[in-house]
Amino acid sequence: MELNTEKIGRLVRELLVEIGEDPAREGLLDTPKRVAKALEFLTSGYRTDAKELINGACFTQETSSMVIVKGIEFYSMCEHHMLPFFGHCHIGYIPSGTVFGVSKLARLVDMYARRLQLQERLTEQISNVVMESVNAKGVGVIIEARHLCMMMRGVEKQNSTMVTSSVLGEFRDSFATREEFFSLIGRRT
Ligand SMILES: Nc1nc2c(ncn2[C@@H]2O[C@H](COP(=O)(O)OP(=O)(O)OP(=O)(O)O)[C@@H](O)[C@H]2O)c(=O)[nH]1
Ligand SMILES: [Zn+2]
Repeated sequence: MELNTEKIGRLVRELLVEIGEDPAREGLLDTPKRVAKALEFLTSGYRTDAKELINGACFTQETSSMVIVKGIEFYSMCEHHMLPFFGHCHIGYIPSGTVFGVSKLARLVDMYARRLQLQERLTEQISNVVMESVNAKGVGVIIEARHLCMMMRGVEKQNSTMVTSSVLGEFRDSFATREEFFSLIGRRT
């Protein structure tokens, strides 16, 4: 379903009036349209399908070595305040005959980040889609992020980072596998 950017623009104009602004002043004339366009991009994950996104870029490869892509930066918005949270996502998985085209892991992160999110849910959605898409033996996902709703308002803490992890399959069952993952992404358990 396409976004109705015209309607969103009208709502943004109303919002501007309610916060005491004059939507007719020069600097704000195109703002409703710009905000609608920005929101279309920032929520594009609702309109993206994981299968189409992966686009068949999974390759047969008999390996059972761990694959890690670390430091995938992302921007998302918290569902409580619609303010950004942003940081890095680290993904590790153990293939069972199929590997991802490496860029597709980053695309999956963006797909789920570009929605209204909880960091915990984002972490689990990524681990689940990686596990299911290539029938992996195990998956580990760690997200480290800073939430603007905790920084520019509310509790106003500037230096705290939220860390979430989701481990599935061998990453859950084997301490050694988890250790390998944590040490390869540069984290201590
Ligand atoms: N667990 C979790 N909490 C989040 C996330 N993003 C924002 N929050 C929190 O959601 C909570 C919403 O709490 P409320 O008390 O309903 O809202 P609030 O009055 O604006 O809370 P304050 O931020 O403490 O001012 C806050 O504690 C936020 O810090 C997230 O990704 N995960
Ligand atoms: Zn928030």
